[in-house]
Amino acid sequence: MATDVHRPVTGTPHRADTASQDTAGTTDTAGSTPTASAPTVVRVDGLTRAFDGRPVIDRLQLDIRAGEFVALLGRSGCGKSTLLRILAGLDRDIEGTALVPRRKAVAFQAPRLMPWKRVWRNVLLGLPGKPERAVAERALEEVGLSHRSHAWPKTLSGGEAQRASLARALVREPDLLLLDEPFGALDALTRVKAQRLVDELWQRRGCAVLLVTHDVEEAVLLADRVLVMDDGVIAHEQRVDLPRPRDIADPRFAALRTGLLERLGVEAPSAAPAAPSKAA
Ligand SMILES: Nc1ncnc2c1ncn2[C@@H]1O[C@H](COP(=O)(O)OP(=O)(O)OP(=O)(O)O)[C@@H](O)[C@H]1O
Repeated sequence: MATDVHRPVTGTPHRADTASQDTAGTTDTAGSTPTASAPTVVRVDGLTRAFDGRPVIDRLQLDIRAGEFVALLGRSGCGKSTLLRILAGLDRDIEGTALVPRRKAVAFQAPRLMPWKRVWRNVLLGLPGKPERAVAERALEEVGLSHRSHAWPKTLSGGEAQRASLARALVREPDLLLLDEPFGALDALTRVKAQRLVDELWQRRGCAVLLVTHDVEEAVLLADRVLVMDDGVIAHEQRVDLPRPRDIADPRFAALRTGLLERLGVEAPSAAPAAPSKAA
């Protein structure tokens, strides 16, 4: 797998490296997830990003394995999107190193579709060469949007637009899929459907995923490993070894959710008090 190395712009800028750099991870702790022995596809070492002299990311370390689903939580403004943008190659003003696969794709909360291009053309946007429409159609079929292929973006519902954005990411055949709050603007029902879709796509495609989210439940529902970012570093990491599809009613699910909420400094809602007995 070809890789890109993001280094400081003053150092060796963004050069392509060979598959030999995809070494098996040595720094990650061994776990019982299926990906524990997979090679490392993302290796972040001593990564620092400052704005106006203030480091938002501060000597951060992170490894992600091939096929691993990682969710990134953290309070608003702690630097989650900044990290994702760096991994996507959209921000190179860094210190330290970020090694990422060459084949990567990103989907944001706003689907960012070009309004003057039909859906299928949006899906192919930015792909090298002259890809055939069939390439877009296959990806649209995968996300259940074939019937809207010829539509204009402004006629899509929020959930449809998000699926078009996912299709645009999938045609890149990514080894790493970066998702920045992709479900944040969706209503509750559409959000559940979109989460299921991402779960299915990930299981089918087998790519690594880094999902930035504010939603602890979503993180536990989808991820093999949940990271909590704070003070510019990964302050906490939680493996999720529950079988899929995950059941939010499972007490183990609830325990993980509560633990993560505590880590985030949010008090978990307490159980509703029992209804008074009529006999009393
Ligand atoms: N281009 C920029 N110039 C100056 N400051 C920036 C820039 N981009 C991000 N920041 C600052 O860096 C910090 C981290 O921003 P970032 O968007 O990464 O946070 P986040 O954790 O994704 O937040 P949220 O959860 O609210 O989306 C914030 O204080 C933000 O204001």
